[in-house]
Amino acid sequence: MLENAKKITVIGGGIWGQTLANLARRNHLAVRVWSRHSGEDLGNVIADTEVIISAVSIKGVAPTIEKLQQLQLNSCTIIVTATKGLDPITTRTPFHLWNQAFPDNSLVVLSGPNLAKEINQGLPAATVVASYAPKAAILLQKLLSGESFRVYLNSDPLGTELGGTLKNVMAIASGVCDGLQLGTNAKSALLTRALPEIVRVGTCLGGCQETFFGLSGLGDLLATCNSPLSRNYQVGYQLALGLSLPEILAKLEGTAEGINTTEVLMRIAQKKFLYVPITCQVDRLLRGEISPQVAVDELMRRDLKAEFD
Ligand SMILES: NC(=O)C1=CN([C@@H]2O[C@H](COP(=O)(O)OP(=O)(O)OC[C@H]3O[C@@H](n4cnc5c(N)ncnc54)[C@H](OP(=O)(O)O)[C@@H]3O)[C@@H](O)[C@H]2O)C=CC1
Ligand SMILES: O=C(CO)COP(=O)(O)O
Repeated sequence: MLENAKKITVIGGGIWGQTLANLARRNHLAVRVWSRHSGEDLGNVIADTEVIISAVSIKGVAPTIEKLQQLQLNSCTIIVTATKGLDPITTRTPFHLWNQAFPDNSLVVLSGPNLAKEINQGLPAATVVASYAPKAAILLQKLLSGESFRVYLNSDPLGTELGGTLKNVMAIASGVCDGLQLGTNAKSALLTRALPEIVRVGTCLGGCQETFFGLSGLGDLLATCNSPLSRNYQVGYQLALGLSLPEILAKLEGTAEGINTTEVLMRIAQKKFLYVPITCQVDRLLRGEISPQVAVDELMRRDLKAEFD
């Protein structure tokens, strides 16, 4: 049996946690999913676990880490983080939070163009596992790869994680673009200008430039900005149709991480003097300060500039 039937615990019973658990089960691995609502003792669940996959949303990362710290995790346990968000208190990424809490454990980031609903239908998809611990990444690659899920290795966990996180802001902008029916030229311009904005922020926060042109960067940007299955895209699309943010969130299935990410990213950009024009308009829109059309007008009216500078 694959890799001596490693025992895996997925923390987080949301759609992404369930999807990752299903991928591992397809490979005949012993998988348990732990959720706050499952009524099981987390200590018992992880007792003989060799791999923990955290698939909670960003607001669940700090509480999950706190719970695990009380359980004296074995330092041989590999921790995988699949969250796409920025911590609202520290502004740090989940990789940083996990690394700070468990410096002796191998840590792997999993991120890519991975709309859970498509993966659950068995449609082909690819993702990235990135780590400073190559053996842990290779193990994860073997554990999760299958006929319809292709897993690539990468040695830049921060860049891999930031690509998946920052594109959520752009997915909101992209939903606005489609909701306002601005056309294919506008959408192409938006996505193409979104990438250097992501690279500017992502490299400043420690990611390698090359990573943002890969699956977890450009790949996830294209997937999320073009699919009505994306919750972040849906937020932008429905704002463009005239719904208010509370009305949208009341009906949205699951988490749209881009809302919190936009707010945190604006704080980072102001502190580090980063030019983030698209994020800035998304932020003002989410705060209810401007309408979707004004956000577009303001982006178009900026000072003219060179394409690459
Ligand atoms: N859906 C997708 O297609 C993909 C999602 N992701 C990312 O994975 C993460 C989870 O997404 P998804 O499953 O879709 O989200 P859901 O909204 O479906 O699930 C949210 C998850 O976060 C957990 N959670 C929320 N608040 C807390 C808290 N305070 N303490 C502990 N746990 C908490 C929930 O735990 P519980 O189960 O205990 O309620 C649940 O598992 C997000 O960061 C998302 O960006 C990444 C790739 C694809
Ligand atoms: O990250 C995702 C696809 O890769 C999921 O996107 P949403 O969180 O916007 O649904």
